[in-house]
Amino acid sequence: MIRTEDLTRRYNGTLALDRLTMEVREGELLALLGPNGAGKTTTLRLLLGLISPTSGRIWIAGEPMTPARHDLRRRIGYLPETPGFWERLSALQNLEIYARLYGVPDPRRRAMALLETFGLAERAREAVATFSKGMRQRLALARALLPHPPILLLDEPTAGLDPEAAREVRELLQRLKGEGRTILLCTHDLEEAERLGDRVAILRTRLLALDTPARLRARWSGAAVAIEVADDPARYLPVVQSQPGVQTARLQGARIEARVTDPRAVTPHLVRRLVEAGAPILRVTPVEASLEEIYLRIVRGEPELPDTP
Ligand SMILES: Nc1ncnc2c1ncn2[C@@H]1O[C@H](COP(=O)(O)OP(=O)(O)OP(=O)(O)O)[C@@H](O)[C@H]1O
Repeated sequence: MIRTEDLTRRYNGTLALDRLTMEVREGELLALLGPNGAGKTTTLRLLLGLISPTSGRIWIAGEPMTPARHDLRRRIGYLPETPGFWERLSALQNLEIYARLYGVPDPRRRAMALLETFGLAERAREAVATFSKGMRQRLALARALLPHPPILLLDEPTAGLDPEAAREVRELLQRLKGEGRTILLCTHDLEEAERLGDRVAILRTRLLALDTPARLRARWSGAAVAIEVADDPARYLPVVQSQPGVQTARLQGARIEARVTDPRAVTPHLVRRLVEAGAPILRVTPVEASLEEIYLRIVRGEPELPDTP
């Protein structure tokens, strides 16, 4: 649905985006992660045709995108990082004006329907200036949806919201995803990326990784098991370390954490060896690296594991 090839953008001397080649598939939610200044907003603005690439190409729904393609632009709903409104006008008036700009039929009805969907109907006639940040964000999402766009580009929709407001916005995103829209979601919230994203892209001027969270885990962290004993775990560390199939083992608080090549094959042997060594085992549990750990490894340029399945 969205495709880029060698997309590059410079601002004067600064390289903001370097040869980005990626695809967001139809109906997919792709979470775009990256440190500040990584080029995420630049990517969204290029996809929208708000700025031109220095080089490279973009296709939207199979058609080449350029700043002149207003017809393609209308198929994309955009939530900017800091959405602006006419502050003294009501939420309904704001949406109505945009609905008219977008040529949406029956603008008032469409605006009101969206305000209802987004839980803003009761405040529809109040000035946007009186809205909380969470309400503004919901209003901005409603605005992005006015022309029924099949594609959504969302720039940090939950940034700066309190946990409850952020959760409401996430639930809305989940709903939009359920409706089969294609969504590119920029976020700094790794849990949100993992919960909502079918795939995750990590950008730092260049695209460092793009895959499902599960595959990123397999590629950058491998499998690990944690062993808890009712004794000093340090006594059993050498046993774990000498077990074939254990790549590394270390003490993590009261547990031993071992990276293993294949947990199904290695864990039963490891447990037997520990029992033979007299270890009073309390628990053996699989350990999953958090997406945060994986993200940090990728952004710091650590290599993939050699034995990628
Ligand atoms: N209009 C501009 N003029 C000059 N440089 C710019 C402009 N817009 C962005 N840049 C630069 O391009 C690079 C990428 O910026 P961009 O805003 O795309 O990053 P980002 O990933 O969205 O960051 P953040 O997470 O902080 O929002 C940065 O070095 C930024 O300073």
